[in-house]
Parts: sequence; C-alpha cells; structure tokens
Amino acid sequence: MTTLTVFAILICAAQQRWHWMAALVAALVGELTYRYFKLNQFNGPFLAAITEWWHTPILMGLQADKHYVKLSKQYGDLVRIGPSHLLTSSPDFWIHANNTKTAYARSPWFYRAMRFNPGEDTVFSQCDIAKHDARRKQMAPGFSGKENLGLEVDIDGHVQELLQLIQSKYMSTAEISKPMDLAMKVQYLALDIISDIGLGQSFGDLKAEADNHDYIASGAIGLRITFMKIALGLTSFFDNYYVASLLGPSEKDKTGFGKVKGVARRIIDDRLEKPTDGKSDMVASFVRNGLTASDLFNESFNQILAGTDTTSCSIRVIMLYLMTNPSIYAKVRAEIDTAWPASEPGIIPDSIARNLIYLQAVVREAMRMHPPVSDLFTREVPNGGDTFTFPSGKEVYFPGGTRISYSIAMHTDPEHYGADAHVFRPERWLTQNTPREKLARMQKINDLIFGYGKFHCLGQRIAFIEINKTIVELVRRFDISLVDPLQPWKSACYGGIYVQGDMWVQVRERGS
Ligand code: HEM
Repeated sequence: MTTLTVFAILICAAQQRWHWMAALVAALVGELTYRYFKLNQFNGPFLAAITEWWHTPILMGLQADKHYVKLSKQYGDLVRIGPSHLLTSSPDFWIHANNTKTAYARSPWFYRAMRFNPGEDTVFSQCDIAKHDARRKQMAPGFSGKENLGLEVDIDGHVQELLQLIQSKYMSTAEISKPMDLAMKVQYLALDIISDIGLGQSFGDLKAEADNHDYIASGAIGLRITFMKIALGLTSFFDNYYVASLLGPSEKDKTGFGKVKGVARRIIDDRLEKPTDGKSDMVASFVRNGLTASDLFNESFNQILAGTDTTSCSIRVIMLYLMTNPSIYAKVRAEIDTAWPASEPGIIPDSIARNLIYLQAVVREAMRMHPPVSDLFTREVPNGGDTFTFPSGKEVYFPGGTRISYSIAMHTDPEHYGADAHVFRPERWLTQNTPREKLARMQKINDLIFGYGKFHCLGQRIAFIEINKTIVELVRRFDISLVDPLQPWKSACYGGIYVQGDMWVQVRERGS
C-alpha cells in the first residue's frame, strides 16, 4: 500500500497536481506514524519500524544468517525487523511459540513461498494448525524405525559408495595429491540417501559422480527465487496457478528445478503402480496412512528439499571443525577405534555411533557453532495477542498477528554457553565439565536447531544416523586435511539454507 502511495505521489508531482500530492503525503505520513507506534516498545533499526523493505536486501543477499545474528547481538532477545515483525533469540520464548499447546501458527508470509506447486501444501508449508497436525500424524510413522525397517541398511549402502569413490579415485600420498571437493561428494551422498528413502529410488549421484538430475545446479537458483519471493512480497503472485504455469518450473523442462520435479514425479508414479503392501519404507508407510498420489509427490519431493542441504551442511561443518582441530580429530578417532575397531570392515551401526559420547559432543558443538539452517521460520501471534514472561521476570505483550522469527544467535549466546561461546570446545557437552542442570538447559537450547514441539523436524533421527555414520567412517579410515586452510570452502546463505562448494581436501591413508 505504501509503495503504491509513494508511486502516486511521484505521479502527482510529475503532473504538478499539488493538492492531490499534499493529501497523499499526509496519508503516507499518517500510515507510517501508525506503523511506527504499533510495536514501538521493541527496539530495532529505525527503518524497520516503518517498512518491510528494510530487510529485503538482507533476505536477497547471501549472508542473511550473519545480518540477523548481528541484529540480535545488538538489540537483544527481541528485535523489531518490520512494522509488525520481531526477531527472537530467546530460546524460552521460541519454545513457548512452538509448544504443541499454543496457538501460534506458521506465517504465510514465510511458508507460502515454500510451496512448489501453487495452492498445494506440504507438512512444511501448511499454515493451518489443524491441517498441519493431521498431516504430521499421517507422516510421522514413515520416519520411525517401526515402519521404515530398511532405513539403516539403505544409508549404509550409500556411505559405502562414498568410501569406495574416495578409495578408488581420491587417495593422495606423500608423492602425489588428488584433491577432492568434499562439499560436493557429501551433497551427492545426502541426495542419494534422501531420494532412496523418500522416493524409493536413489538418484545415483555417487556412482555416476555427477549431479544426475540437476538438483544441485538448480537448487541454488530455486532457493534464490524462493527468498526473493518473500523479500519482495511476491509470494501470492507466484502462487497463482496461471502465473506459476507461465513462469514457474515445469515438470516437462529439460533442465533445472522443473526437471528434478519431473524425475521425482516419474519415480513416485512408477512406485505407485507396484503394490506397497508388505513393504516397510517411507513411501509405503505414507500410502498406508492415507496420503493420496498428489500428497505423496509433494511430501516426497519436500523430503528431498528438507533433508539434503541440511544434512550435507552438517557433515561439512563437522568435518571442517575436525580438520582444523587436530587434537579433537585424534580424540574422536580414539573413541571410535575402541567401539568400532579397524578390523570391522562394515559401516558402524547406529546403536553404537549414537552412544559415542565424545563424538556426540563434537556433533552438537559443530552444529551449535554453525547451525545447518538459519531460516527465519516465522510464526504469527494468535488473534487476541499473547503475554509471555521471560526468565528475567519481564512480562511482554505481543499483539495478535505480529510475526515472530527465529534467530540462531541463541546458539552462540554467552548467557547460555559461557564466555567462550564463540569457541569450538566439544568438552563443554561432557557431564564431568558442566553441572547437570546447566547441561540440560544447553541441550534443550541446542535441540532447537531441529525446531520444537508441533513443528519439530520429522527427519532428525534420519539426519543423525546419516551424519554419525559418515563422520565415523571418514574419521576412522582416513587422514583428511584442507588443501587451503585460508579458504576452506565457498559458502553462501540463501535466506537460511547454505549452499557450499569448493571444499577441497586431501585424503590420505590413515597414518601414511
Ligand atoms: C541436520 C539436518 C536437519 C536439520 C538441522 C533440520 C531442521 C529442521 C527444522 C528447524 C525444522 C522445523 C521448521 C519449522 O519450525 O518450521 C524442520 C522440519 C522438518 N524437517 Fe528437518 N532438518 C534436518 C534434516 C531433515 C531430514 C533428513 C528430513 C527428511 C528425511 C527432514 C524433514 C523435515 C520435515 C518433513 C519437517 C517438517 C515438520 C513439520 O512441519 O511438522 N529434515 N527441520
């Protein structure tokens, strides 16, 4: 509305219609004043109080994560980032807003842009609380061990493929180096795993050592468009069926995002022609729990988006911290050697990996230092408003309809993690180093990396199986080091999802 008013003022000025112009300027000043005072009890940059456009360049840039963290550090637990929009780095308030009992809903402002077919929602983009809960109930069994019996074996197979690829092509020696882009290989791994378990057929990227269906090539463009839609307020426009048909990716496309959608559709359609009775994987579970063919396509495709960049970023971050901390690399390897010795040729079982205390401390710590997703995950305060009492005792009233977004600044806040919150120190997660009560609070905050309550990540268990196995098998078999420690990788943050590449490493035989 304001943009239109500004536009109209400019036209009146050009046509020298001064009376009209004065009226429009008065209306604009009235509107901006109203906006400014709406949430003026919250601090933030001045421009953010009067216009949404203020954070448009941040969302469209490639360092949104750093900008929002900076704001949280500057203004505290609650920052005003729009006329009706706050950013919170308070774990207690975020837990409250995501609790299964509260009526905070996902904000269409953010989540509508996560649809990849106009008008069709997935469990992730659904903003209606009742519909979201119902879909989540239908899907949860597919993520559990009970209805997805082949999960671990499937993951093992793909981790083996990664190891074979490294051993056959990328072993450096003292005489010759064969640099490998770890970022890309890990992305192939994550894509193969998620396509296998989510669609029932792997993309086969590791075997081909190629981005077989253009997912990686088109992913960065897709992410940029998604966050551009949010940043420019164009989500509804692009969610229109006719606009999407004309401008959006088509499943008939020969390249890009449309091609990936087309491949996923074909795999799902083929799969649905075969009986799912007696099968125990994710697709079979979704069918048994009532998902229609179109729901199934949307949800399965959503798994690929939700589970690829997130897990591959986690593996890269953990490896980066290990490679740059040799004593921690050695310590975690010693723990693995005891539990899963070199004489074991296979992939470590999840039951052993998840009980390696130091490994788990390393994983938590690396994901704390660099959470694999830093999305805003915006919520809306229920109609009628809400009052929350912060741990400091301060009571805060939030008017109904206010947008509230999540800030990853909470994960490096000295208030929760101490004065060395900015330092990679896995030992902080060990019971002998941190009092039990403090540790429990730290863990609760750290768990928010996977969301909370009614929106908690459905794939967390799968992600950890994949992450643990990959880290263990890389660390116990190889000596891996960065080719250029001064430039470990190229990393860009698209809204809140990381696109990383050029993570060149040298892999050598252990102890060689
Ligand atoms: C390290 C890896 C991962 C991280 C950090 C992560 C993080 C998250 C977060 C923060 C949310 C909540 C979003 C919100 O509040 O709106 C979420 C939701 C979700 N995640 Fe993950 N995720 C990861 C891996 C995965 C994987 C591997 C899958 C699939 C196999 C997956 C599937 C989902 C789904 C389906 C939802 C939506 C849940 C709902 O709306 O009820 N995620 N994830």
